[in-house]
Amino acid sequence: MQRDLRLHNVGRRYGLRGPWVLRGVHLTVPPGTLIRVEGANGTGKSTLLRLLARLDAPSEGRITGRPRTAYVPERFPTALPFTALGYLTHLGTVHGLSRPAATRAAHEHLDRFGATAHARTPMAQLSKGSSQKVAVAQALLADPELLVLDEAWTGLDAAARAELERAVAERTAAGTAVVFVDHDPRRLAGAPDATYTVHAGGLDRRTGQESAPPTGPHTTVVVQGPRGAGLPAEATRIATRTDEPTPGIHRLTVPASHSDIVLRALLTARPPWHVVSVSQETPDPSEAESRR
Ligand SMILES: Nc1ncnc2c1ncn2[C@@H]1O[C@H](COP(=O)(O)OP(=O)(O)OP(=O)(O)O)[C@@H](O)[C@H]1O
Repeated sequence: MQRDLRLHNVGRRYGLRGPWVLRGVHLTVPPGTLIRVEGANGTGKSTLLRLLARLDAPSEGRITGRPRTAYVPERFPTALPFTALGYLTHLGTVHGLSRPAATRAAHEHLDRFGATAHARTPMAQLSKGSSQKVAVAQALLADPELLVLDEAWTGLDAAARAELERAVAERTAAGTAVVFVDHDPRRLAGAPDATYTVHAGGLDRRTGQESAPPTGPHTTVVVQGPRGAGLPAEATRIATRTDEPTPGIHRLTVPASHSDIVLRALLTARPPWHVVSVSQETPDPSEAESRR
């Protein structure tokens, strides 16, 4: 199966004579890549994401590739005749798990996002944030090859927001492609492989900014791996500096705000890396001086 999802000269408009929302869009989404989509309100970001998730068909052009896809919409339908646990368990069985395994997975995901207390609440009675947690849980439970997140962080509390960032890092490290829209420019800052702006019906690839390292404190991570092994791509992309003081021992300097993502990438690599130490970098006195 072709896992790369590709848009070939895709256009989308609503209705036969509606204005074109997107036109002439070419995009490839390879496995393991993290892609940010941005743009002003109403430019067509959600339209693009629904095409990628294959929930909508293009009005012209072609989409090829059929990765197993999960989607978190901007507004999750809550009028479903299930409790949160019942819904996730049901989905787990749809994805091929036995009932006990699906129940276990549902509990794990609710717990991960701090929603255990709402496990037996009917979906229709969940708060906006809690139903968003179920929306995120249902997508992760599907073990997708492509994860499409349309403002999935909106309404989540701080702990769940951080957990979703970690889940994205884990997933991309494991080979899942993730495409996301979020109005907060700090969301996964520095992590995307590519950022596209939807503008005037087309996609502009933003260049140069993905590599701009986030400012602020840094963390030094020392890891040991198999001789000659390369560090996971996710880790090297985020690190502002890497060296190998002794063969097999690598030292990475990473923005403290991204150290979780880097550690996940290292620990979920196959084979996993052994983390020798993690320390806050002592600020360079001359830099502190120059900031005065
Ligand atoms: N189902 C629909 N029927 C008709 N028009 C639609 C439909 N969905 C979207 N549109 C129109 O397509 C255009 C793009 O909408 P879309 O929701 O994709 O934008 P967006 O960039 O995601 O916006 P926002 O940032 O506000 O979420 C808008 O003009 C919108 O009115």
